[in-house]
Parts: sequence; structure tokens; C-alpha cells
Amino acid sequence: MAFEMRPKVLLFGAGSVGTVYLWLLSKVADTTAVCRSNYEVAKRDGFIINSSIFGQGIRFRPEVVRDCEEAATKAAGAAYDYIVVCSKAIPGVVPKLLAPVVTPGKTAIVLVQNGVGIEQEYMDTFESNPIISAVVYLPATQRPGGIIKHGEVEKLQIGAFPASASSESAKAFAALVQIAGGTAEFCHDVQPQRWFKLLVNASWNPICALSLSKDTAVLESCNEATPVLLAVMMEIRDIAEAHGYKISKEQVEFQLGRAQARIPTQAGIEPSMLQDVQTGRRIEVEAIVGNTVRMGKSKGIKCDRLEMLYVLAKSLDLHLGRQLSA
Ligand SMILES: NC(=O)C1=CN([C@@H]2O[C@H](COP(=O)(O)OP(=O)(O)OC[C@H]3O[C@@H](n4cnc5c(N)ncnc54)[C@H](OP(=O)(O)O)[C@@H]3O)[C@@H](O)[C@H]2O)C=CC1
Ligand SMILES: CC(C)(CO)C(=O)C(=O)O
Repeated sequence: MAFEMRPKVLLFGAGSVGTVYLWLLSKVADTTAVCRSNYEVAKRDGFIINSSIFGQGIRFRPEVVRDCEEAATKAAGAAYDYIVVCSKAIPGVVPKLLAPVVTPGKTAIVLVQNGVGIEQEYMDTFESNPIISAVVYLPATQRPGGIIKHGEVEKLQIGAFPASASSESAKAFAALVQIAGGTAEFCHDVQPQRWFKLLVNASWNPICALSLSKDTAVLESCNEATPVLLAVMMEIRDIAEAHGYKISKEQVEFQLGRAQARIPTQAGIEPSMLQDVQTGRRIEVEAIVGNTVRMGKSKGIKCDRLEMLYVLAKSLDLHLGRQLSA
């Protein structure tokens, strides 16, 4: 698919994942990023990406703004084609912040985030805009602000939300990422891919965050660890199946096997929820665990282990919130 004009893209959330897509998209689109804690450093020095895939020491200086009001002023009446949301999926916050930069009937909102049930609030707020749901594989960290370390995978699986909506914008966005040199697959319905990734996120993210451990360290902690991880993943699988997304036991074992395979090289992963706890930030407990538990209970699925993880992670999130406001 060829693009006659460079699309206009606003990135909301220039963190670990967002900065890598900002850099890629800046090759093929006019890009601006809404930054928060890293605004000063990004404005002054730009970003540095050290990527196992794209190369080390990649420096770039994007246009940055402090908020969507400033982004709207900067656009001077021109519509953004895409708003790419790469902030953490915390319900009830972002849609109202985006309002100044969303042109009704035109701007497509692309959610590059983990979790399930994250799209509906955008649909409810922007009824006439395309909503694009993207599942992201891109292990990355930002430490300190402006410096991104990216590991060995970069992949987006992209579909319209809901799957029955027009796929035109989702296909065009997937093509844009591909032209930029990224990996993007268009999916007619991306929800099965969301659930497949959720096997990893709803299990490993809270377990690593609660234990302050990398995934491989959890597996090596005691004999009970591997069967418990498998049992949690099987609960997630049962919930997915009850909602029409079939995942085989072999696929569950494959997901668990990815961490097991990294034990000999000690190449453990720090999921983003663990990174958030380590840096005192709120965690994506509702998008990743709470929604899953509620969707399980709505179908009468037994998910005691996941429910326990939800209660513990929710308490941890509220504790982090109290610390932030103290
Ligand atoms: N990191 C990873 O390895 C992976 C992450 N994911 C998923 O990708 C998504 C993004 O994660 P990740 O990149 O790690 O998140 P980060 O926390 O690194 O980045 C999120 C960014 O959004 C910014 N942000 C949040 N709220 C606002 C606001 N109101 N205004 C401006 N900026 C804001 C944050 O700013 P501030 O610094 O001020 O908080 C931060 O820069 C999540 O859903 C995550 O689960 C998926 C796969 C891998
Ligand atoms: C586990 C991982 C790194 C997989 O990409 C992830 O999705 C996260 O950290 O939230």
C-alpha cells in the first residue's frame, strides 16, 4: 500500500514501547509525541534507542509537546490521522485527555497496549472514529528518561475494534508500520491474539511484580512454581475459551516454555508490571488481571488462582497510589 502524503501521527506516551514506534514512524510520517516525565530531556537531548534489532545508539529528536492541548495548537487546524496510545492501560484516564486532538470521523486511535477489554472506553468516547487494537511484542525499558533498551522481538498484531468494523484504517496503519521497517500483521479479528498474549501477561506480570523477581527466578524458586504457573495460564485459557477464543494446552505449554528455555542462560525477563513496581508507578492491574477475572466470573469459570493474584496486585496498586499521593 503506497502513501501519497506523509500521515500525521501523534504518539501519546513516549515510554519504552512508544519511543521505538515513534522512531520507526518518524521515517514515514509527520510525528509529534506527548511526553510527561521525560519531556525536558526529550526536548533538550532527544532519545537514544539501544536495540538488539534496529541497532545501538540510535539518536533522534522528535517534536515533543507537554499535552494534547499543545498538540492541537501545534497542528493549527490540521487533523491527526493517527493517535498512537502507548501509555499504560489504566481505565478512565486517557480518552478524555485525547479529546482536543481527535477529529470526529477522521482520526484513528491505535491502542498499542497489553490487556483485554481496553478498547470499549475509546469506542464510547469517540463513536465516529476508527479504533485500532494492537497487540505488541516488544520487550523494552526506559532507564534513565530518554534512553530506551529494546530486546530481541518487535511485532504488532493489528485489527479493527470491534472486528466487525471497517478494517480500512487498521490495514493502512499496519502498512505504515511495515513501510517504516517494523513488523505488523493485519488480523481480521485481533482478539484471539490479545488472549494468547494475555496467557503471559496475566500470569507473569502480577507474579513477577508481587515477588519482585524475573520470570526465570520465579521458576527456579521452588518445585511448586512451574505447576502453579501452568495452572494460572490454564485458568486464563479457560476464560478465553468461554468467550470464544480457543487456545490449546500445547499453546499454553509453549508460552510457559519460553521462560523455561531462558533458565540456562539466566536471561530472565522483567515484565513491565515489575518495572512499574520497582519505579513506584501504578500498575495495569485492571486491564491485565481484573478484566480477565471479571470475564471469567461472568461465564462461571473457576479461576481461584487468578482471583487471588488480582486481589494481591490490586492491593499493591492501591498502595503505590497512596505512596504517589503522599
Ligand atoms: N515495556 C515492555 O516491555 C512492554 C510493554 N507492553 C505494554 O505496552 C504499553 C506501554 O508500556 P511501556 O512502554 O512499558 O510503558 P512506559 O511506562 O514505559 O511508558 C508509558 C509512557 O506513557 C506516559 N504517560 C502516561 N500518562 C501520560 C499522560 N497523561 N501524559 C503524557 N504521557 C503520559 C508515561 O509518562 P510518565 O513517565 O510521566 O509516567 C510514559 O512515558 C503497556 O500497555 C504495556 O503493558 C507490551 C509489551 C512489552
Ligand atoms: C512480558 C512482555 C515483555 C512480553 O513482551 C510484556 O508484554 C510486558 O512486559 O508487559
